[in-house]
Parts: sequence; structure tokens; C-alpha cells
Amino acid sequence: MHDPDPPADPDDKTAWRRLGLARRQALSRAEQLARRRGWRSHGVDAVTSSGAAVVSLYLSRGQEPDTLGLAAELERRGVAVLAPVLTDGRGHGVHEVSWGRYRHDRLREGLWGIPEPSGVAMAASELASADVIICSALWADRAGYRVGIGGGWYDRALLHRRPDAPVWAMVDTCEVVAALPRDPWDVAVDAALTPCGLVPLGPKGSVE
Ligand SMILES: Nc1nc2c(c(=O)[nH]1)N(C=O)[C@@H](CNc1ccc(C(=O)N[C@@H](CCC(=O)O)C(=O)O)cc1)CN2
Ligand SMILES: Nc1ncnc2c1ncn2[C@@H]1O[C@H](COP(=O)(O)OP(=O)(O)OP(=O)(O)O)[C@@H](O)[C@H]1O
Repeated sequence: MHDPDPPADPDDKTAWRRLGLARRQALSRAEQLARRRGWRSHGVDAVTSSGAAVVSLYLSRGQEPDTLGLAAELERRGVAVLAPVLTDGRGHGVHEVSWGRYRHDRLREGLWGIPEPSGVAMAASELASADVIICSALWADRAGYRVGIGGGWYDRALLHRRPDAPVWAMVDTCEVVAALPRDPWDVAVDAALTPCGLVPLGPKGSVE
């Protein structure tokens, strides 16, 4: 696979973040739609084949890989969906990682335009009930390391996953690169969920 040119300083997470956001912003409407269709159909297939009864995913905004169609379809199929809750419901941010049960007709706008469940908020430890975890990322590398939006939310959240629950980062195929900068707190994911399907990363990924 041909990697996109890395930032001038490939050890700088912020530069990777800026590059990733700019590349997503530059996508045409047609490219976005094509990717969205792929993510949705492969997302449903991957979750269904995993046999998961409970799935945790982020609720996308703007140019992020779209999870809203996937969440609605999983709900329709009887899969329980957990999504991040960033506010207390009165517009104030919550500091601890917290989760809500996704229902397509019970959403509110949380922080920074991110939709969130409006029902009862659950503690970070609730992630242990998830059989599959789909997290946000701007980039993922072959070893499973990711660069996200930069709050460290998922690095904190993933400490509560069950060790047997696979973690998938939702990115485009061209957002899976050879190597990204790593910090001591970074938690590696098991696969990239791309519009072309699951790409195993880390020890289970193919060695190139
Ligand atoms: N849709 C979505 N939900 C998510 C994430 C995500 O990346 N996308 N997160 C992934 O971890 C967690 C939330 N973390 C986030 C951290 C920062 C920003 C953000 O937009 N920050 C603003 C600046 C905020 C400020 O003014 O302080 C920005 O980057 O412009 C968004 C989500 C959980 N939920
Ligand atoms: N387990 C943790 N406990 C406390 N702080 C943490 C933890 N993990 C990460 N952080 C903090 O979060 C900040 C951002 O981390 P990083 O740059 O790796 O974000 P990211 O993984 O790209 O973003 P995100 O997880 O929000 O998508 C760092 O400054 C770090 O100190």
C-alpha cells in the first residue's frame, strides 16, 4: 500500500492530526458518500460476524467516519449500542469518561457538535459490557497505534475494556500507515474498520 506523505516531523502527533483533518476536509462529497456506504455495510457485517450483543461506538460529527447509520442499523437488529457522553445534559462537560445507551430517537447535542445519548449516563467501567469497541481515530498504524483528536479520551476509556473484546479504529484505508508516534499511555487497537472491511493490526496484522 502507498502511504500518504508523513508530516515534516513524523514524530509530531499534532502535525499528524492537522494533516489528517485537512485530508478529510478536502474530500469530495462523492468520495465521502462512497466511504460512508463502505463503512456502514462492512461495519454491520463485521459486528454481525463477531456475534457481539453489545457494541461501543462513537457518534460521529462532520467529516469523521460516519457511525450514525451503523448505530441505527445495529439498534434495529437488537444489538445494544453504547456511546460516549461528554456533558451532564445541561451543557457542562463531564470530566470522567461516561457512556449512554444509544437510541436513535433519544439523542442530544453534546460538546463540539458531537451527538450523545440523552438517557441515563453510565460510568467508565460500563465499557466492560461491550463485546466490540469501535473508536475514533485520524490515523492508525500497522502496530495498532492510533492518533485521535487529542483529548486522550479513548486512551482513558479503553483501560476499562474486557481484554477479550476487540477494539477497532474507524479510519479510511489510506489512513492506515506504517508507523505513528507513540506515547506511553497509548492503547493499541486490534484492527482498522475501513470502508473495504476490517484490516487486522498489531501482532495479528500481516507483516509487510
Ligand atoms: N465523534 C466523536 N466522539 C468522540 C470522540 C471523537 O473523536 N469523535 N472522542 C475521541 O477521543 C471522545 C471525545 N473527545 C474529544 C476531544 C476533543 C474534541 C474537540 O473537538 N476538540 C476541539 C477543541 C475543544 C476546545 O475548544 O477545547 C477541537 O479539536 O476543535 C472532540 C472530542 C469521545 N467521543
Ligand atoms: N490513561 C490516561 N490517564 C490520564 N491522561 C491520559 C491518559 N491517556 C492519555 N492521557 C492524556 O491525554 C492527552 C492526549 O493524548 P493523545 O495525544 O494520545 O490523544 P489521542 O489518543 O490522539 O486522542 P483521543 O484518545 O482523544 O482520540 C495527553 O496529554 C495525555 O496526557
